[in-house]
Amino acid sequence: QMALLCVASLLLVLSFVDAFQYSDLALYIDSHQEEYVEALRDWVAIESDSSNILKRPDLHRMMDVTAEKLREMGGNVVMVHPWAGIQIKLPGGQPLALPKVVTAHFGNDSQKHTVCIYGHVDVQPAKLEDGWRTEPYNLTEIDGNLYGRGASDNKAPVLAWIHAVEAYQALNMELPVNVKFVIEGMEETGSNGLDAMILAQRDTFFSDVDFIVISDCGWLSKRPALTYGTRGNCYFFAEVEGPRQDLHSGVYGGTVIEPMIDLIGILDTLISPSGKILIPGIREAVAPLTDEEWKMYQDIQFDFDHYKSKIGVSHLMYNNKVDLLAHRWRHPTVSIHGIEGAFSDPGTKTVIPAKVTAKFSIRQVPDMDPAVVKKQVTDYLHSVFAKRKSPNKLKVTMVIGAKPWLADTKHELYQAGKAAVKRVFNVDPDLIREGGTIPVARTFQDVTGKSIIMLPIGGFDDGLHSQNEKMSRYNYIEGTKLFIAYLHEVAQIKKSV
Ligand SMILES: C[C@H](N)C(=O)N[C@@H](Cc1c[nH]cn1)C(=O)O
Repeated sequence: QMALLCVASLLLVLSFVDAFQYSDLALYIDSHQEEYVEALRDWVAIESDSSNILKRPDLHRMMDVTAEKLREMGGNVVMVHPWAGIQIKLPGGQPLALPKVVTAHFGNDSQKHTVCIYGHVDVQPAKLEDGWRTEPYNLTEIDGNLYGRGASDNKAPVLAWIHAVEAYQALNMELPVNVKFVIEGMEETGSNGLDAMILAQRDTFFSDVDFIVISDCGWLSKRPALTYGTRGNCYFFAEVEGPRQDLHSGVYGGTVIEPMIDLIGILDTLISPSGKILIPGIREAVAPLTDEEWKMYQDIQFDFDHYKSKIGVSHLMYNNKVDLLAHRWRHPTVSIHGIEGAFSDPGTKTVIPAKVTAKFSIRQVPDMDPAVVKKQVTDYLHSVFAKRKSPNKLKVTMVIGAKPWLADTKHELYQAGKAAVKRVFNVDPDLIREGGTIPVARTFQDVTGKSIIMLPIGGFDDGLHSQNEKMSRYNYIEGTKLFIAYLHEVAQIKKSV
């Protein structure tokens, strides 16, 4: 009885010490939040748009700033050259360098787990004239929301992880796990070169990594969430080339077979108005929805009307929660993004473009395989094009082939996630999937063999990739606390010998 009493008191003392440490850390975070907002302001100010070659110097600077920050904190930082693969050349002929990947290491205690945090600091393009209410690269706080390109995707989450480590350091508290960082600058264009870098470092940097944590996604509602799946993405260019040069539509219209009309014609055969993908073989590859999934989706909190009003539409493709979530997370979709060479300025230019290139992507889900999808799409478009008997030339290229990722929610990483969310927000998290793509997630899993969790801190209405992207101050600051709590919870996972 005495022994039992001793164990019970020890447990009580331990839980007190633990709670005490968390509240110290949380207090530290609260009292440093202005600094964190300033740090985010500095990062957002760097136009690290990876899709724009003219912004490449800014992207390199962003990587340097990230490395410098981790170095100042005492991290063992190495900037790694990703493998370039196909070398992109600038108009002058000089090669366009990929940004270096920042790797860093804090702690080297073999008794502790090693957690690798992955994030990215490149962003999607943004211009005020796209319809932003504030300058996209000037972080602006309105009603507790921090507006700026990259605020949520993915600069604040990366900074929040950095602040979490900094808080332990500032309070002279030992980090409960060893922490490694892999921060890249090409995520928004498909993580070029990163797969090869991970493969090359599998037996060095990644050899002692136990778990990988990614915070590059958002919640589904106001309730915090843990993410266990992402869709992949196959991104295509379809180029139709005809006359030697652009032509006057009055002079030549009606006599030439227009590349744009061919292109629109074949694009229209990709997907039906009700969202049915028409490319043979794609729908057949989709893993069927299980009863367990159906049940999980039923239990998720989701406000249909808010979803519609937030994006400004009156109707959606599906009118029940399960179908809607399933089509957002675990079914493929075709999106047409743009046509290069097409006239898109204001005004009424009357030209027939000589060469037009459509950009479209197909989000991937289990059990689709990008290599198979590449062939299916290429063969299909060529067969549809052949039926038009056009003299123009069609070229189809797949420029991104990112696989989907799916985790086992029964893994201890998810139990740790639930405990951390409970501690910080006092609720149970939703278990959700992400419709977007984190190209490297599947590579991490396949190459390192380690388990991954996605621990989002972004809000459901952050407007990623869109006008007026934002991160709420609440999510940024409470998210930093969540990461602190998560490191503690992961440390409790029994270390296998
Ligand atoms: C989910 C993540 N924050 C994200 O937005 N990823 C991009 C990555 C991508 C995919 N194809 C090209 N880039 C996305 O899902 O669009």
